[in-house]
Amino acid sequence: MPDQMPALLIDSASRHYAGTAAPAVDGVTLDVAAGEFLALLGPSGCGKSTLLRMVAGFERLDAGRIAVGGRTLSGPSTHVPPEERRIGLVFQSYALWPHMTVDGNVAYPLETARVPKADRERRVRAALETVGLTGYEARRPAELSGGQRQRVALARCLVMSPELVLLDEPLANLDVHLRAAMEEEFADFHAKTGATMVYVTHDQAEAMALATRIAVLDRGRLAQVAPPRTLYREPATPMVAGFVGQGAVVEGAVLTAAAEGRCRVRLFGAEAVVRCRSGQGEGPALFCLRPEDLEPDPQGPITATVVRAAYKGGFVLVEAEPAEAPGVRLTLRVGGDAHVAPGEALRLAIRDGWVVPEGDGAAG
Ligand SMILES: Nc1ncnc2c1ncn2[C@@H]1O[C@H](COP(=O)(O)OP(=O)(O)OP(=O)(O)O)[C@@H](O)[C@H]1O
Repeated sequence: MPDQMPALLIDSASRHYAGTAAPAVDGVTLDVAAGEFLALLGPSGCGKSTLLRMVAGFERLDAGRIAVGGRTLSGPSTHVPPEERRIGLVFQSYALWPHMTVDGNVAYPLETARVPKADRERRVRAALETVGLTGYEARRPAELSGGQRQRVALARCLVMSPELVLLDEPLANLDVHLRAAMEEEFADFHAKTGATMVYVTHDQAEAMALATRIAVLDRGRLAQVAPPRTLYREPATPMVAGFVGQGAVVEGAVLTAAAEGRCRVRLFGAEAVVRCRSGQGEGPALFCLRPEDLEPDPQGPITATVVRAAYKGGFVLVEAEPAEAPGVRLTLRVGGDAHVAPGEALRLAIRDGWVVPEGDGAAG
């Protein structure tokens, strides 16, 4: 991160709900640069919403500190109320006023802030233009589609020129096609406004498509924060390897230690060369094998049995069980013209892979 002040700083933040066995958020440290689009990703219950609510000010911290633009908003002796945080919020339920027009909904926060009428009208116009809703000013929420309602919610957030925009699963209530269209709109919205955004989702494809960096939470702790490509290619923990992207996390052994980011390994009785961190030692290890790391090869050293084969248009996605490791499921793609059926034998070669580092450090 450059030495410029982060737009959002979360420092060792924790929150343990009374009567629960473990903290919902456990010592999370994270900074978000100005203009960055950070996705908070993780399975249900990992603490994403709690962390977002802590940043918004709806939830107090048990320990740690949160600062926006260098100003501490939550800390041991500080708690700035949500309405004084200059943070924009967009939730999956749009929370629009049903009796008000689009215009009225977008103008509402400006009225509450006593912004003069002329300024108000100008800002509402600009916000509606940004989200592509010019011409819809007089409609009520009931007369809009789900995607249009979500855009009104975006405009209402944008109109206040927030320093930071928090989005909590904003596409969760929309159907698949609308989600894809709205994904583009969010990317567009981000590019046009340059706002710093933190976007909560449990959908890794959405996080990959939108974010400049993704922070993965695992049971309240930060497992890894990294750009999408790094997260996919170099997962820092077995949980991240399994949660992000397709593929398998399998046991094997490192035979020769790292040289230039690669090491020789043994997997399913065969030797291969895979990527690893510098300093990777020899011995038993876990490996992340993505579909593109495996190749069907008649001369390949690994024998496997096809367990499932699904035609995906252009390729067949195959799940295969290595003879050396019953119960393990490898995923690979074979050409769309190939005939593959469950029960068939397959020979494989390992072209690449990643040694999943030991420990649960939150390295990037
Ligand atoms: N008000 C509360 N009181 C007690 N426990 C809570 C409360 N809110 C959340 N929790 C618990 O804290 C943990 C984290 O919840 P949180 O809603 O932050 O997760 P999440 O990652 O956003 O999940 P989801 O994707 O399902 O929304 C869960 O175990 C949840 O049951």
